[in-house]
Amino acid sequence: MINYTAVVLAAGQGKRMLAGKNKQFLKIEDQPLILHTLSVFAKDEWCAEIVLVTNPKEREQMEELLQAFSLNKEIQLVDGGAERQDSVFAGLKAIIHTNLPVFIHDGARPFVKRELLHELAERTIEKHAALLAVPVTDTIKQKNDQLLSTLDRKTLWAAQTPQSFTFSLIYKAHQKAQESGYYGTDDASLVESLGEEVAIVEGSYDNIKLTTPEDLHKAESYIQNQRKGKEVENPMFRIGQGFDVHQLTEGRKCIIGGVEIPHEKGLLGHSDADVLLHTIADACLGAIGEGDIGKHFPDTDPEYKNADSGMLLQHVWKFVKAQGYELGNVDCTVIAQAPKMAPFIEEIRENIASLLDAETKQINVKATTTEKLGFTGRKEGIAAQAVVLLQKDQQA
Ligand SMILES: Nc1ccn([C@@H]2O[C@H](COP(=O)(O)OP(=O)(O)OP(=O)(O)O)[C@@H](O)[C@H]2O)c(=O)n1
Ligand SMILES: C[C@](O)(CO)[C@H](O)COP(=O)(O)O
Repeated sequence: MINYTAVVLAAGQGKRMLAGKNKQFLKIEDQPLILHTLSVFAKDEWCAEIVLVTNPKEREQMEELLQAFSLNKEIQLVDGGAERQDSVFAGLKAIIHTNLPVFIHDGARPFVKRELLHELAERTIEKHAALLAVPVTDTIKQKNDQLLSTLDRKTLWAAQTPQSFTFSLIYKAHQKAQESGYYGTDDASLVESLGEEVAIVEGSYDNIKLTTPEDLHKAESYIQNQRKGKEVENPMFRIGQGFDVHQLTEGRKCIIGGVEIPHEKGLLGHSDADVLLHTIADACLGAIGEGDIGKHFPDTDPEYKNADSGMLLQHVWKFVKAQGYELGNVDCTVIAQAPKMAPFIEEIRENIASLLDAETKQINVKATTTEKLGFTGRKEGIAAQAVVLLQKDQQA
């Protein structure tokens, strides 16, 4: 992990956005633009310090915003200047951790990806100065008076932010620029003018700077698509089903749902052969797309010989919880001609609830015979089936 400081710029006027106010306060989907940008850094554990440069006239408004949408990192507010470059210099002067690389980032670029931030940090350690940039895709014309010329696109890159530097280098570059009265349109250009090399980290075309009203539509559809992608990867609800059969044989215990049931025969299997808990474990694994218990606890592994299936289910449940889910409900059916299940149903429900850190009302257990038909009807074996509904853990 490489720690860095982020200087986030929000002190502009956003004139080209034509919104009649600083674009940083415009709401994009659920929150103002500047919060989308700040939360990228607040969520990145590599980011050790955030300096937010604001327009002094909007400082109070910004403070209120930060309070209303509390981010999980402290943010130091600093008054910006008339030009972007003045704002950057003000931000640099406020940095506490001057030993860390400094990322200078436009508050108006909310979609920078964490992987790229990390690549940039690594390049800064190697090269002292680096920026995100993308190859230019249009043909670029240069117009001098009436004369038009075409630049060689192969050599052209569109600069983005963050631009990242060792503190001493970027501080020196800004100090020199201020002394000479030079204004560049980005920070890398100030370092270039010192004759220093700046490395390019190829960025993403998604890392747009919201500049004109059209960019707002692009931003909204980007966020909507991102949300849809997340829902597919990590949906709110997941459902799984399980089915299992074990043979009834003499000389074995009959354990169903973790309860030992008095019966002349018991269930045969590598583990304790608890047909119902196996079914529920399979349904849980099915819900999170993780195969079945055979995959996780092979019946060839001596570790699971006569294993307590309650323990196996708890293992599976830990795995489910680690993926950020909690139990919606379980509905299951034991299919057995004998033993008679009714006297044990409540105890089984409670046991399953305790194995799944759930309440008894979330568990339903039914039993049926098959009217003497088939292998269950002939009492050769017992089957069980279950459905499990998982829901995203709101605390995770
Ligand atoms: N004096 C300034 C000017 C700009 N910025 C910030 O620098 C970033 C990039 O600038 P730009 O997109 O040009 O923003 P504005 O200057 O606000 O826009 P405009 O030029 O349309 O007025 C923005 O996050 C902006 O808030 C700043 O902190 N201080
Ligand atoms: C720094 C920058 O975002 C790199 O593309 C860009 O130069 C800022 O320019 P602006 O005129 O302040 O938008």
